[in-house]
Amino acid sequence: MSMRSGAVASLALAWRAAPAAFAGYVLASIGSGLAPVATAWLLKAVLDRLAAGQDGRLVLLAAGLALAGLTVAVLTELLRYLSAEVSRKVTVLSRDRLYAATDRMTGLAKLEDPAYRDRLRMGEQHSQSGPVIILDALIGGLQSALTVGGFVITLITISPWMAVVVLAASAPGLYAELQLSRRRAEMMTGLSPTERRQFFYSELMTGLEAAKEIRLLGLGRLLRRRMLAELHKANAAKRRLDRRDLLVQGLLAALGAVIAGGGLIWAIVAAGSGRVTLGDVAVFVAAVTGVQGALSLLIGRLGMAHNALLMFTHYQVVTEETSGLPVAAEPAEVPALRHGIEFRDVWFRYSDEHPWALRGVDLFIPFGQSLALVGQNGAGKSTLVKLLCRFYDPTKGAVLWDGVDLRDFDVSELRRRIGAVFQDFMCYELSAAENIAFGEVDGADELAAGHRPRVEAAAERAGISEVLQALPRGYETMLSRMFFDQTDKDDPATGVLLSGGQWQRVALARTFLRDRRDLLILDEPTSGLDAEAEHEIHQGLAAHRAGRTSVLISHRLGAVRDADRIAVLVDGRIAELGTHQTLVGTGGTYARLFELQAKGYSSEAVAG
Ligand SMILES: Nc1ncnc2c1ncn2[C@@H]1O[C@H](COP(=O)(O)OP(=O)(O)OP(=O)(O)O)[C@@H](O)[C@H]1O
Repeated sequence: MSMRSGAVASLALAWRAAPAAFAGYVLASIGSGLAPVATAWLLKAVLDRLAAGQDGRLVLLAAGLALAGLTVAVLTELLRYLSAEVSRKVTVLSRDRLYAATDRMTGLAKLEDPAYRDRLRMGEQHSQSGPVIILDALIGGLQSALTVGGFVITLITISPWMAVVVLAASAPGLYAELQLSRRRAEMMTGLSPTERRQFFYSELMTGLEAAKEIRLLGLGRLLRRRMLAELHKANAAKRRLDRRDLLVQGLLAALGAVIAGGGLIWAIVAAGSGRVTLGDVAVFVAAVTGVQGALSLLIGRLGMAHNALLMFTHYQVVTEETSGLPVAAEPAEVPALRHGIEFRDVWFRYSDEHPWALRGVDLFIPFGQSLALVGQNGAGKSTLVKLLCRFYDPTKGAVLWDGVDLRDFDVSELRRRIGAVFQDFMCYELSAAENIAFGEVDGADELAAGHRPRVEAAAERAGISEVLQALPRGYETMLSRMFFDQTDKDDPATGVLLSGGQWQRVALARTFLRDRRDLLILDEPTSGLDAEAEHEIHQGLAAHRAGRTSVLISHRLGAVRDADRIAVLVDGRIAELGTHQTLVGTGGTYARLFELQAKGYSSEAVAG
């Protein structure tokens, strides 16, 4: 994207966000750009009349001067307000676009790509202030250009070569600033991974998630050292550039001052010998100061804008990014599942650099049946389930829903037909009711806000209802330790933390709210539960699954024995497939693992 199209896009964004304030801002800028020139001309007219001893229209001119002063004062305030107003509205629109774009990102591969993550972070930073910086620079640029233009014309009437010299002296500054700001933007892009690591270490040190390990392992000092090393690296790069900036800008400022001083001497000498009038000297002084002031403002703003425009490219790329998954030109309607889901020679790897996670999986999950997936860590179980939800597309082969390739559907329609508990389920720092009601997005607000027999029924089924009811504010209790404002801080009822297993039950309850879905996916839904609770939940799940299509992943083979069929994954391939009875009978991997676990339990029983 070129600079020009970035500038146009920024202006279009501002116009879209706040047309009235934007128009007012442009008009006020034009007024305040011309006001200094008008003041200088009025001053010249007053001084020349005074020097010539004419007093005709003096009062009128003086009133004009006073009015110009008043206009400048009012416009300055108005500009400040309008700029802030445009800025607020632009921020809303640009952030809305950015988060709408991340929401559109239906696949996960792009979101996991570090280069994209950096771009997203820069786009996010930019969306907070970037568009406004660009806008201020462009409109401020217009204002400065009017001031400079007005004064240049003024200078030409007095002495054309003076106008040329003043302008020529400003050109290197403009060029140098543009060069520097390009370097600045390149540096920021280059520093992005450094800043990402800094952020990572800071989050680790202040967050709750790693608090236990950091303390037990004594990692605090190590992490602090690493964070500071990243910070020093970033600072060194910034310092190098700032020094360069200081040198270049310092020299240019000195050059400007020399030119202004020379001009002043010339004007005073010329006035002394009667070649120019007193009014001319006044205009000349105002012009030199005005041009230099406006140009240095323009240069500074252009520098910032150039930088912001380069960052804007990241914002634009992120907001224009497609879904990350190919979209069907005419998506087929997703039918209620009637026949079954088929993996047809599915090969998958997370990227070209990664090894194959699935290697030619052929598998049919018949409608109404439960399939259990078992296998060692890293065998590909979760990957298979992620392909079912179409978080990724197969690298080779296809996943078919009643014979239709998943890629032919609209992905959100497909997902509407699926309920799932993932291995890394979410704990939302919201109320208990909201945590469950999020399972049904269409009615989440109503479900959370009172009409909640369904929320409670889901909690009941997940065996967490009693715990939630007993919380200080029942289902309204925040499941968090974060406080939303100072007044809540001392209220012990504000937030509570649940245990790992309790959180897992809340996640299950959320999925139960989606229980009318065609396909239920349970990726280790009970790994955090105690043995008794696990047994109870699995019985409930088995009843719940009955007659429904489901995929269950579990390392506890006792939990999967009732599944209609069990598939054993080894290194991304289906190594065994059958009922518990047949697999135990064949004496393969499943039989061996089952025996191992059964032995464990029986020896525990003996020991107990
Ligand atoms: N997002 C990812 N990016 C790159 N590689 C991944 C990603 N997720 C998983 N993998 C790799 O894919 C392979 C299969 O992982 P998967 O999570 O499917 O295994 P699993 O059978 O569910 O294991 P576990 O029992 O540990 O949950 C592993 O080698 C893993 O390292």
